[in-house]
Amino acid sequence: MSGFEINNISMTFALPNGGKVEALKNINLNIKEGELLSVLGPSGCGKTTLLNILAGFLAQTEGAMTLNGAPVEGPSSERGMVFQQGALFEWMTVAKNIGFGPKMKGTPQAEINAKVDELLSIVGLQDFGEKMIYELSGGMQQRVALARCLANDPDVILMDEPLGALDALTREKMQSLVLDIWKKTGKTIILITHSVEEALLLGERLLVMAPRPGRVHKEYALPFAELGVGADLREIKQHAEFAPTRDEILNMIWNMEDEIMGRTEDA
Ligand SMILES: Nc1ncnc2c1ncn2[C@@H]1O[C@H](COP(=O)(O)OP(=O)(O)OP(=O)(O)O)[C@@H](O)[C@H]1O
Repeated sequence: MSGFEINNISMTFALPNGGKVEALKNINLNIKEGELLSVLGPSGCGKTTLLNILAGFLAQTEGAMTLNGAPVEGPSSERGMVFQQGALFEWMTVAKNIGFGPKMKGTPQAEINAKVDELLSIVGLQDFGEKMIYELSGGMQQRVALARCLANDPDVILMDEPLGALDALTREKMQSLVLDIWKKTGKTIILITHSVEEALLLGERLLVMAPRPGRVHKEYALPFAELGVGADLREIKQHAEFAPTRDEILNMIWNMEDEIMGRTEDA
């Protein structure tokens, strides 16, 4: 089948003191092609570990996983990653950053130029191709990171808290951009965030994970991402289901944090 098939994946880290951490235990997930999936959960529940396994940066200790029917055995350009901080090449122009992947693959320069122009326009940076990275704001740098990822034409875009370092207004604009890119490109997008509102807006499906061991605690199918494409996201937050779902998830995570910290109701 197309998309990710994740069968019984576990990841146990051995600690120097002889102990073990079950970062993930028995994860079973199918992520279909073109799906927009957000992942939330308290610190330490295994979100980044899961993303790193999907990216092929880490090998699970148990279980198996395929993407479009083929086993995932290491990193590949079919899976692109966008980090919280763009991890861009500071010494190159915006255009060179975006064109880096295709250049490494030996794509002819004229083709690279056309691709870069198209991507600059998709991420709203038409006039910035010749700027250096350090001349850009944080929000613009994340746009470049997205464009650079798209330049490799991955099947799947993995995002680890990509908007976490941005101010509220820029973050809102970037959320709209992620929805636009999802609709325009039909890519599978998997996004980790610490923001419940962001997970609601940027997930057709939302997974809430729980720690000790890291696992999927609850799954939601949500209408907001589809409604949010081309719309004002502040209006989407007024949807009758938005606030109750947000509060339910906040309580869920709050209770997990309490459990982790060993707090009780009357503490
Ligand atoms: N290389 C490692 N060696 C040992 N333990 C690790 C390693 N990487 C992660 N862990 C542990 O695995 C668990 C899950 O970590 P992970 O970073 O995946 O969680 P997370 O949900 O992404 O957390 P956060 O929201 O704080 O980024 C944690 O207890 C963490 O300490």
